[in-house]
Amino acid sequence: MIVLDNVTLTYPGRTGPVTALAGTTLNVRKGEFAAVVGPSGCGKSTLMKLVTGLIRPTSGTVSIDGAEVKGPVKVAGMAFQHANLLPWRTVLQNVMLPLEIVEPYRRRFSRDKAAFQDKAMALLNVVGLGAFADRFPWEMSGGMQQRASLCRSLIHQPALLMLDEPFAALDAFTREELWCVLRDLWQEFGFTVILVTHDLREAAFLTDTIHVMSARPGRIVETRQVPFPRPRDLDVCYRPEFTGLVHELRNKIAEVRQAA
Ligand SMILES: Nc1ncnc2c1ncn2[C@@H]1O[C@H](COP(=O)(O)OP(=O)(O)OP(=O)(O)O)[C@@H](O)[C@H]1O
Repeated sequence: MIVLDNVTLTYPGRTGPVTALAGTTLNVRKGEFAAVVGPSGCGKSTLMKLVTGLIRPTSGTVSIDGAEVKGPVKVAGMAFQHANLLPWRTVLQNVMLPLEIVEPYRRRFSRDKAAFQDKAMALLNVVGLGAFADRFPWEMSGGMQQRASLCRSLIHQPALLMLDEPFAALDAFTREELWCVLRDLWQEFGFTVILVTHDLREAAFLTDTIHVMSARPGRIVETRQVPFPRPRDLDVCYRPEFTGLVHELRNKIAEVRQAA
C-alpha cells in the first residue's frame, strides 16, 4: 500500500519558492493499477519522485507498506517517456542492467549470470522481443525500445512500477500495442503500478483507479474507479461507457485548468 498523507512539496526555485504540491493525499492498494492525470505542470512528476524517494516532502509523509519513505526506494522499477537504453549495450544487456546494480542481484551477478540471462530472455519473449535480444537500441523502432525499457524496469521483480508518460512519444497504433503489452505484464506479475499520463484513454483502458490532480499547486481533486471488467481488450475503448468516462475526465481537467 502506497500512502501520501497531506503532502506539500515546495522547491527552492531559482527566482523564489515554487509549491508544486499542496496537501496531496493519495492511497494506492497493493497490486492496484492506478493513474494520475491532470493539467500540465500540476506536479505529477513531483509526485512520482516523492513516491520513489528521490525527493522528500516539505511536510506530510509518504509511506510504502507502512514504512515511511526517507530515501530512494529499492522496491520500484521506473520507465519514462524516452526509453533511455544505453546505445553501446545490446537489448539483452540493457535489460540485465538493474541486476548489475540492485542488491541482492548485484553480488550474485557473476555466479548467476546464466540464470539471469534466462530470466531476461523470458521477459523479452513476453513482450515479443525474444528474437531481438542481440540487437542494439539504435537498430530498433521507438516502440521496440520502449518494450525493452519495460523489461528493464521489471527484471528485478519490483513490487511497484512507476511509469511517467511511458508511451507519449509513440504513434497511436504502437501506443495501443504497448498498452496491451503492459496489461499482459501486469496481469502476469501482479505488481502495483502508478502511471502518470496525459492520455485519458490510456488511463481508462489500463487502470483500476484514476486520480485527477488540480492545477499547481497540485492535489487530488477527484478519484474515479474504472468499472470495465477484466481482462480488457481494445474493443472496450469503443464502448459508449468508455467514451463517457474519458469525456467526464476531460471536462474535469478543463474545469481545474480554468480554476487555476
Ligand atoms: N527543481 C525544481 N525547481 C523549481 N520548480 C520546479 C522544479 N521541478 C519542478 N518544478 C515546478 O513544479 C511544478 C510541477 O512540476 P512537475 O514536473 O511535477 O509537473 P508535471 O505535472 O509532471 O508537468 P507536465 O505535465 O508538464 O510534465 C511546475 O510548475 C514546475 O515548473
